[in-house]
Amino acid sequence: MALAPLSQQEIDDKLAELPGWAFQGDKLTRSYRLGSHFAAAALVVHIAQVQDELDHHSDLVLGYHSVDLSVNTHSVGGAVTEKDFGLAGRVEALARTHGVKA
Ligand SMILES: C[C@H](O)[C@H](O)[C@H]1CNC2=NC(N)=NC(=O)C2=N1
Repeated sequence: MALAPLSQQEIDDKLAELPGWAFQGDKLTRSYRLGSHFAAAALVVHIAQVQDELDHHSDLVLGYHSVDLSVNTHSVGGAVTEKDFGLAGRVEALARTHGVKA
């Protein structure tokens, strides 16, 4: 099935299952706090690996002890799709393995 933009209701329903994630502007967003700058950088590298595997790539901003992520789907004009939520679920599971709490 072709990728389609999700409705606001669909986005809200999916966000209810993803604590910490938000819909801001036209993107799904999440901010992570880590125990050190190096730990944050390690999470960025691990996220990049998953994003290449999925062939879907968020913007990633590495800060001091922090990682800020935002994603939408370029191929449907920058709307949020199932692909963005698929990525969000994978990243969230990954963040747990880096010691991030829900
Ligand atoms: C050719 C390649 O599959 C596409 O350019 C992919 C790569 N990563 C992507 N990432 C995001 N966020 N949106 C896309 O539409 C997208 N498209």
